[in-house]
Amino acid sequence: MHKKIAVLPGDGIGREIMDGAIKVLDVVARHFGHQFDYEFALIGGDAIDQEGTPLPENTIKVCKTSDAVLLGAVGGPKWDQNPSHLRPEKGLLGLRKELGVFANLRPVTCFPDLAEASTLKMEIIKEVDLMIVRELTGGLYFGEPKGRQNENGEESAVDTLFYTRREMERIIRKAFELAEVRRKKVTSVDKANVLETSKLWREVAEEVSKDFPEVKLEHMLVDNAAMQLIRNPAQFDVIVTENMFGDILSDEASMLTGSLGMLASASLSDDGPGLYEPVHGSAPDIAGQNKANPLAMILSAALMLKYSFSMNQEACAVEEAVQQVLKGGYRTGDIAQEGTTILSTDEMTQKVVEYLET
Ligand SMILES: NC(=O)C1=CN([C@@H]2O[C@H](COP(=O)(O)OP(=O)(O)OC[C@H]3O[C@@H](n4cnc5c(N)ncnc54)[C@H](O)[C@@H]3O)[C@@H](O)[C@H]2O)C=CC1
Ligand SMILES: CC(C)CC(=O)C(=O)O
Ligand SMILES: [Mg+2]
Repeated sequence: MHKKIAVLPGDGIGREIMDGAIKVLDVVARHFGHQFDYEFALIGGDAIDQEGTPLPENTIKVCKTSDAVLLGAVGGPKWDQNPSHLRPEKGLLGLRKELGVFANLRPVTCFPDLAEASTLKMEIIKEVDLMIVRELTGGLYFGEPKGRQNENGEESAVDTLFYTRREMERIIRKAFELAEVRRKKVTSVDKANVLETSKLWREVAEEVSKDFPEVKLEHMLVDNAAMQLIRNPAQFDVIVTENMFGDILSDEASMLTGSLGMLASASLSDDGPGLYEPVHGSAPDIAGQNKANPLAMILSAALMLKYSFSMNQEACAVEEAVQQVLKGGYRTGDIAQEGTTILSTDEMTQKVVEYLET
């Protein structure tokens, strides 16, 4: 197959880990007889510096004319004091909206060889296999009004949590479709004891569930969900939730796998190209040091193979190579354990490539 992939490395460790994903995809292409053409484009702080905007028109065009989009990460202290329209994160939110990728899938699976690096006991995490389905193009990050005011010397700020029934329905339906071919359980996470949006969310979840009689639906308040993820993560199959709750819960859930540097994601629309990015950010504290864990980015590329190109065998080969590297005792600093070999970002990529080639 011949595929065009838009590549947006972004800022900080985004550039370092993207290099790893491309090297791995090149091996996949060679081995399985595909051709992947990459078109690079600017986003985030890099785009602000070069083009004066976090999401240049050309980047949108490159993404929309590609079969899939790979993104590293955006942001960093250099741009933290910028006005909100010139923040790198604005570019990422804008791209998600432009592509209509409302469904953000964040699989959380236990890597047995990393169990010790997890914050929890092996008995608790070995059964972990859950999927966080996060609404990605609505909610608090997008709602209007949004902004700062100063009326008669009284400063204030506002963000708006707004969802239409249609936006809720399509993401909840996606969660049920996924659960149907998994362990048939959806946990809808909200704050229905306080928020109007959550009350409507619950109603919609109940309605959608009628179309999936084999899937069990449970509702859970988000504060309890944050606790249950640590207490007993194996109880979850598919978690569906709104944008900000999903953002926070997925960073928490990453520690079940051992590190934020292990968690991949796929963002899907109804038709256009999917967007694939690690769950983590640009990690300014380790950027430029060749220390970042490239596995979340590499596993995001595997999700691209699976969801956008239907290359299941190829995706499995990448996931298997990652498993083998971990089994071989190779680690980046974030997942280091006693007796393991600590590798740089580039060396870790090279190990995955070696296992893929054997
Ligand atoms: N999707 C994106 O582009 C995202 C961007 N951000 C942006 O990134 C910048 C930094 O945000 P933070 O809150 O520090 O979150 P972060 O996710 O960048 O880093 C949090 C912690 O995890 C570590 N970490 C993250 N990825 C890692 C990896 N692959 N290997 C090893 N360690 C890793 C970092 O070193 C840091 O200690 C901010 O500007 C933020 O807005 C944050 C989250 C997502
Ligand atoms: C710009 C942020 C919303 C990015 C983020 O933290 C995420 O998508 O996980
Ligand atoms: Mg996040």
